[in-house]
Order: sequence, then C-alpha cells, then structure tokens
Amino acid sequence: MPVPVPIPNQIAPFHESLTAMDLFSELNDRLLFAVPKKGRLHEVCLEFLAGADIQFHRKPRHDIALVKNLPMALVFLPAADIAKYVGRGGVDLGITGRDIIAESGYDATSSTVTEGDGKTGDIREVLPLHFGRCRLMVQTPIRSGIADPRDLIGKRVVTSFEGLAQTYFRRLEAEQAGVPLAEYTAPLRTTIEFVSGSVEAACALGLADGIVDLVESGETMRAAGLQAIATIVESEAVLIANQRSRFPDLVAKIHARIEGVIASRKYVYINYNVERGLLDQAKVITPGRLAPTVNALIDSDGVAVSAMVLTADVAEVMDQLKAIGATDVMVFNISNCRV
Ligand SMILES: Nc1ncnc2c1ncn2[C@@H]1O[C@H](COP(=O)(O)OP(=O)(O)OP(=O)(O)O)[C@@H](O)[C@H]1O
Ligand SMILES: O=P(O)(O)OC[C@H]1O[C@H](OP(=O)(O)OP(=O)(O)O)[C@H](O)[C@@H]1O
Repeated sequence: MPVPVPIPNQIAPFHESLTAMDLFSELNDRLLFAVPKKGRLHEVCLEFLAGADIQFHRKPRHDIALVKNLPMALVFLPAADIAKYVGRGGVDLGITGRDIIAESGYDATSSTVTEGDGKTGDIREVLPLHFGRCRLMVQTPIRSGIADPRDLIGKRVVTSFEGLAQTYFRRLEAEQAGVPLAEYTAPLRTTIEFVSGSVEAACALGLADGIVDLVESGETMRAAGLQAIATIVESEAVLIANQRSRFPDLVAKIHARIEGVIASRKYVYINYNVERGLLDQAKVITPGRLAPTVNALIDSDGVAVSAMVLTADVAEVMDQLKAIGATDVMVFNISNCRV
C-alpha cells in the first residue's frame, strides 16, 4: 500500500535560480507529472495544466519545471516514452495516448498490481481526456487490391508501432494455422519493420506492402493512395497514474481538477429571458444537468433562465430558444467547474 503523503498548505518558496543539484533534491518530495514535450498532444496538455491552475515556469531547454503552487514538478518527455516512465514508477502521473500505453506493453485498465517491473497493472488509467482521438490502422495501397489484413501475412509491414503490429500479425498467423495463440510458438512470418515517422511513404517508396499507422481525419492516408483495412487500437489521450505513487492524495486532487477542466470544456452556460407561460417549453430545450435555474424578472411577467448546455449542442439550442420567443440569449464559457 502506498503511504499517503499529506499535501502541505504552504509550499516551500519557489527559487528560479536553483542549480541542477538543488533541483534533483527538490524533486524527492514532489509528485512528478509527465507531459508530452512536443507533437499533437502538447498544446492541449498545456491548456489542461492552466485550467487546473498548475503554475510553473519552464526555462528554455529545461525538461523539468517545478510547480509553484503545488508540491509537484512537471517533466516534459516525448509522448512515446511517458507510459514507460509512469509504469516504472519514477513518474507518478502522465498524459499520453492509449496507443502508446498499449505499445509500451501495459494494460492500464487492469487493476492488478504486479511485483517488480511487471507490466500488467503498474499503470492505472485515471481519466480519458477526450482529445487526441485517432485509430491505429492497418493500411494498404488502394492499387494493391489487398483489402484483408490476412493477405499481408508473409509480406512486409512498416510501422512506428512495432510491438502492436507484431502482436496483431502473430494473432492472425496463429488463427490461420488453427493453433490457439497461447500455444503458437512459430516465428513470425510477416516482416515488421520500424520507421520513426512519415510511415505512409513506405509503400510508395518500395519498403512495404502495407503499413500500421495512426489515422485521424484520413487525409494523410488518402494523400498517399492508401486505404484502411483493419483497426488495431482506438486511441485518445488519457491521464495515467502509477499505482504505487507515494502521493495518492495529490493524484486524486489533480484528477479532480482535470475532470473539472474537461467538464468546463464540455459545457457552456446559457442565460436567456422568456415569458413565464413559455417556461415549460424552455425547460425542455435547456433541462440543465440537474435542472435550470429560474429567476423572476422585476416588473415583468418574464423569467430569466440559466442552465449548462453541451458545447456541441449550443447553436441548435439557441435556434430553438429563439423560435419559442426567448430573448437576450447569451452564452458564456465556463473557465472551470466541479460537477
Ligand atoms: N493525427 C492525429 N490525430 C490525433 N491524435 C494523434 C494524431 N497523431 C498522433 N496522435 C496522438 O498523439 C500521440 C503523439 O503523436 P505525435 O506524432 O504528435 O508525437 P511525437 O512523435 O512526439 O511528435 P512529432 O510527430 O512532432 O515528432 C500519438 O501517439 C497519438 O496518441
Ligand atoms: O488522419 P490524419 O488526420 O491525416 O492524421 C494522421 C497522421 O498524423 C500522424 O502523423 P504526424 O502528422 O504527427 O507526423 P509523423 O508522420 O511524422 O508522425 C500520423 O502518424 C499520421 O501520419
């Protein structure tokens, strides 16, 4: 069981002039939170940190930043390495893609904690973050006519996700041989080759018969004359924690704050005036999360109504309110909330 470490109310004064040695000793008593240092997930992660009031100053070329208002430090790492760092316990919390967690060999949905450097449950998925959505897919050139991943068995596949591609084709090969996967020991017949980026170029450049790579809009795939023929992982960015973190209270605090940021991005706050006789219709259009707030308007038969509305639905909701005769319809962003 991890020993709970109380969260101090007062953080030691923050010194921007810490030497590298001081910095390492400062880290001993702090939760470490890994954030992608660049790439697709970086910018939104910074928005989440700001929304959760995690204040830090990152000096140029420094990958570690002490947090000013909480006993934690941010470590800026390549997204592809974050699951490994959180899984091995040096880092308590991290944000990365589910694809990366799976490629690193972890099952973040399992609650089993293994001993030592085990890979089953060292990482716990704390919270899906609803961004960085994409799919890891098997793709082939449209002109090749290969539309079934089994037709790639024995051929060349290029990918940045070597582990997942090997596991996927091993399963296909075991199925084809009619042997249960657990008993299948034959060497892999499909050649899986690693490249670090621009994977879609591999077929056109004669390196591969098919690829395994991420697809979001599909534009990169189509531009390369490829088609998707199977999905290996459905991915999105997630908050992960090491199950043995020494700072369970602080993990819970950051979890709650980031949950608040997600809710604040998911909802907007709407406010409008409507005649009292139309209130029942208005309540159907803006039921709120629990119920709308209704206030009387002084010297008027009208009421002011406010409610949380799904950001994705707000334009439609405004149209409907206008159609029943609501006036002064205003929409406000929610900077943070706890729901
Ligand atoms: N097109 C995409 N749409 C949505 N999420 C994506 C997309 N591409 C990648 N991701 C997510 O972001 C993670 C990091 O990918 P990205 O390629 O940005 O990282 P990187 O290799 O660190 O950056 P870079 O490509 O700039 O070197 C992926 O593992 C995946 O979870
Ligand atoms: O379906 P789409 O919306 O086109 O997105 C998919 C592309 O995005 C990622 O690459 P990225 O742009 O990060 O560059 P990379 O090839 O260097 O990894 C991914 O590897 C695909 O190539």
